[in-house]
Amino acid sequence: MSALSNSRFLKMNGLGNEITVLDLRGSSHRVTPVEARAIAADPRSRFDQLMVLHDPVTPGTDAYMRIYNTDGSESGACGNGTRCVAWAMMSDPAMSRPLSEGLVLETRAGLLPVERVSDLVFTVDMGPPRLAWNEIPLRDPYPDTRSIAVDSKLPEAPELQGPSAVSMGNPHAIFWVEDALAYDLAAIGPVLERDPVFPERANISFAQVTSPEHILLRVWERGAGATRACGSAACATVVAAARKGLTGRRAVVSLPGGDLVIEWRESDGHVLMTGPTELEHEGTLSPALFAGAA
Ligand SMILES: N[C@@H](CCC[C@H](N)C(=O)O)C(=O)O
Repeated sequence: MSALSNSRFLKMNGLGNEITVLDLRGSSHRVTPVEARAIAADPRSRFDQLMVLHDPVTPGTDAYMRIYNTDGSESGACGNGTRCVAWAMMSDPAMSRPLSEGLVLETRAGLLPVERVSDLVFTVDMGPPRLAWNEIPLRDPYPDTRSIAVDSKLPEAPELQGPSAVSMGNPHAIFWVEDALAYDLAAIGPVLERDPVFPERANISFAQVTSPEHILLRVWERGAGATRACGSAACATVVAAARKGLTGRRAVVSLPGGDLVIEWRESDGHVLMTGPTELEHEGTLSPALFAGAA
């Protein structure tokens, strides 16, 4: 029987980005890709990202998080999921501890301080963007990642060239477009996600700058497909837009699921993301899910 059988989970969302939260603090079990895919396959626990809490690693932090995509791959960052975890750790009766209005989470990409703005709204300090080609990472040594070249040839959308590349702890490519709604993400996304220029694949954004303070964004997520929102993509897009002089350092990013406020803070270069969370339901993982999963 899997160590995860009968584990309690929370099904949440951040702007419609489907998030399942699993609390494994106190356990040494590490979720396998097969187990992650099994949890994603059940409609009750379905997710774009599975956020798994482990005991803290760095002194002064509140929990270590592992982040899984629908396909079982792991990521270093998930902005919407981080807000959901913060809500769970502050407000869920079974998971919370006496907490002030802030906490610090850790992923393999670094520390994420979170502050509560109101009952359901949180600000996450997503840390500084990584802009060097080998930090993103890219295949080729670009001196300037504001515009890179992809290998993919897209006869249906030849204008999709010269994206910006940014890492927010996970790799993002941002294509600057006139109409973000015009693209068939399911057709184009998988090709660009696996373009050979991205050795670890990439999250693919289609960004329409509507004013110096506003961007319309649609995202094809690495390992998860088209989602209703992607927090780290919104952060990466505002950083890239500001670097190109398309927006200022603060902008509202409108995604299919709603709006995020993003600020690339001048004082320390960290990116702050503010947005809502929602609890949908809780449940327990059925042992039947893991029959045959290792
Ligand atoms: N939805 C997330 C980002 C999820 C991670 C991504 N698919 C990856 O593999 O890097 C967000 O809100 O940031």
